[in-house]
Amino acid sequence: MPAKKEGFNRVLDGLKKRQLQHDFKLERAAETYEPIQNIGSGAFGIVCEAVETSSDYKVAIKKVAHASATPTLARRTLREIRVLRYIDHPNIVTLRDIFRTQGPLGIDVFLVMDLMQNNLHHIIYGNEEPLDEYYINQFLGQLLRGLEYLHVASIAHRDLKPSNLLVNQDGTLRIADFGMAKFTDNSSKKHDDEEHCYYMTQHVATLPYRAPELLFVLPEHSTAVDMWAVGCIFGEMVTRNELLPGRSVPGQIKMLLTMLGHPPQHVIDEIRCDRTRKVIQDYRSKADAEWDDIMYCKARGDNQIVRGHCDTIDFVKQLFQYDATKRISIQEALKHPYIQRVVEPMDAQKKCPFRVKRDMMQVEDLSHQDLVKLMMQDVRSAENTYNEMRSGVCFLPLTHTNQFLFTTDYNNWIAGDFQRERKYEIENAKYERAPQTNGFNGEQQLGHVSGYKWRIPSYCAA
Ligand SMILES: Nc1ncnc2c1ncn2[C@@H]1O[C@H](COP(=O)(O)OP(=O)(O)OP(=O)(O)O)[C@@H](O)[C@H]1O
Repeated sequence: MPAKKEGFNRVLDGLKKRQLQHDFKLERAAETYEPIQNIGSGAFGIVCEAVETSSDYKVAIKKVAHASATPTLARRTLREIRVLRYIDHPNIVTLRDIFRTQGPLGIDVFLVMDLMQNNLHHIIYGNEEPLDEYYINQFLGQLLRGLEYLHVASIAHRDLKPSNLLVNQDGTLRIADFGMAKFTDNSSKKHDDEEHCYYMTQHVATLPYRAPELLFVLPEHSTAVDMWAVGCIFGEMVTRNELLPGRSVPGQIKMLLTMLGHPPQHVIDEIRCDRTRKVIQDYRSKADAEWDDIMYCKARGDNQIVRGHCDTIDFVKQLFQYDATKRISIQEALKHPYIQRVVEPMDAQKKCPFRVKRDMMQVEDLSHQDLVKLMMQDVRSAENTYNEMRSGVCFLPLTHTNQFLFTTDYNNWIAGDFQRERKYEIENAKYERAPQTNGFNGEQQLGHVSGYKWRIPSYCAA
């Protein structure tokens, strides 16, 4: 490499390091985590790769800067904490820890997650060739599985897009970024207006995935908004292009009308915004979407996924229903002949814990002050959890036989949940009295223990 270029790269590396140190001043948590490099940023957070120094375990830390400064930021942060803290699902990102620091404009909140290697946006566009059909179906199946878990609990993600779908080298897909997630049975006018403003102005990046009910300002938003986004993401995986690439709200509306035709009259009648209604009524567009053409990918040649496959076209059509009540639901999608044909059958999955639903219900309708109070409480409770684990205040019975205990040196005990592979949930457990187990041996599993009391983070306690 020429010396000049080398020198320039060194300067750039130095700058990046300084930026990282500036963005991720972790204060007390610097004892636990060491930031390595910046890996992503969005409208609300910056994310770095870090290492948990005690275990060398790689994590991702998302910083929401001055999370308490505005109601939108506080609500987003609270939602993300509340959706993720009790959820344990193979297709939803795992939250490991939460902490906060005092920033110049209020508190900065840090969410520590399992590190994922990539996101679907990079996977789609990182290669000249379009994604193999096998992977498209694998990703689609996992996305639907994660959504089923959320939608059954009436939680809508509302910001699905390829960059929010994280992917590991082994092909595991996990849904991330729950700042827009909402319990959908509990819509509030006040809050909808605030959010509408946000949707219409700031969050232009998500326009291509935005369902008509958000775009046209229809009164009801339900989990159906995510199904529309599933259609957009599926189409993007197939065609290697955004299916509905609008760059402004009016542009996006016209894009829908051009590609998909006019919405039915009863949908137009429900539009709250006069200007939007007029734009739609005055716009001349073709009658019906030509799905064969929309889902066509030149690079695939004759090997088209959609062309001529009646069940695929039917699946896509059902995802792109203007009327949210007619759009295919997650349960119907999982039973659809296309999905049955291409996605391996899966066992029934366990339900999202009720407390997630309850916690999410609480988030809506709160004033800025209350949002900040709850957010502080939630962050603090997680911080306390870790302090409790260290100081030994919180005791809960360990009763399930799938939980186990092992030690590295007979002083440092670790308990975990074998079935769910979540060791950290009940990390650093200390026993109250010696357990009657099958004997133990260094780092090996001790066998089943039950009926003993272990220190478990209060937010994971059953
Ligand atoms: N656990 C993780 N592992 C690896 N990368 C991650 C992880 N979480 C987030 N990222 C990366 O960081 C980026 C920004 O994260 P995220 O989407 O949560 O931020 P945001 O500000 O809420 O974004 P948005 O603008 O979409 O609302 C993501 O697109 C993703 O690529």
